[in-house]
Amino acid sequence: MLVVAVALVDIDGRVLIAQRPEGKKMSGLWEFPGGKVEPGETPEAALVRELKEELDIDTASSCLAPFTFASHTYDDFHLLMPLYICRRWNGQLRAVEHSAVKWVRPMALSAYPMPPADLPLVAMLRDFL
Ligand SMILES: Nc1nc2c([nH]c(=O)n2[C@H]2C[C@H](O)[C@@H](COP(=O)(O)OP(=O)(O)OP(=O)(O)O)O2)c(=O)[nH]1
Ligand SMILES: [Mg+2]
Repeated sequence: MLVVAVALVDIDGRVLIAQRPEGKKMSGLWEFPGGKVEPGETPEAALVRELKEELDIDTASSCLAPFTFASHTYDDFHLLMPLYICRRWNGQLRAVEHSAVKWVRPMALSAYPMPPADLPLVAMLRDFL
């Protein structure tokens, strides 16, 4: 499964994480916004679409910088997840599909339970940001 995700980074260097809602797999865990790439879609277009659907913000492919990726085997599927960094978007961000969103300093990210695939990503953000 190909899923794209993004670390939104604000002026103060904090990263946005979003809490998966009840009824979804891994509900309650904190994740990077994003979702499945649809057939015929580029990863960047998928992320621009997901950011509108999930957070009601507008961004552009040119504002998405490839950072790293996760490759993780879950019980029922293998997840390949490119992670982008984005520092530029428009609109008032709000949680449309998540139960909460939070801006967190990179050093504090490890206090939030995240899916196992995300743990190496958090370590890289901590080092890079
Ligand atoms: N968005 C996102 N998904 C992640 C992360 N870590 C991780 O293991 N995943 C997994 C959880 C899901 O199995 C899959 C993404 O699924 P999703 O439910 O968010 O997909 P979606 O946004 O397209 O939502 P849906 O329309 O299928 O409900 O990737 C992460 O940091 N961000
Ligand atoms: Mg999603």
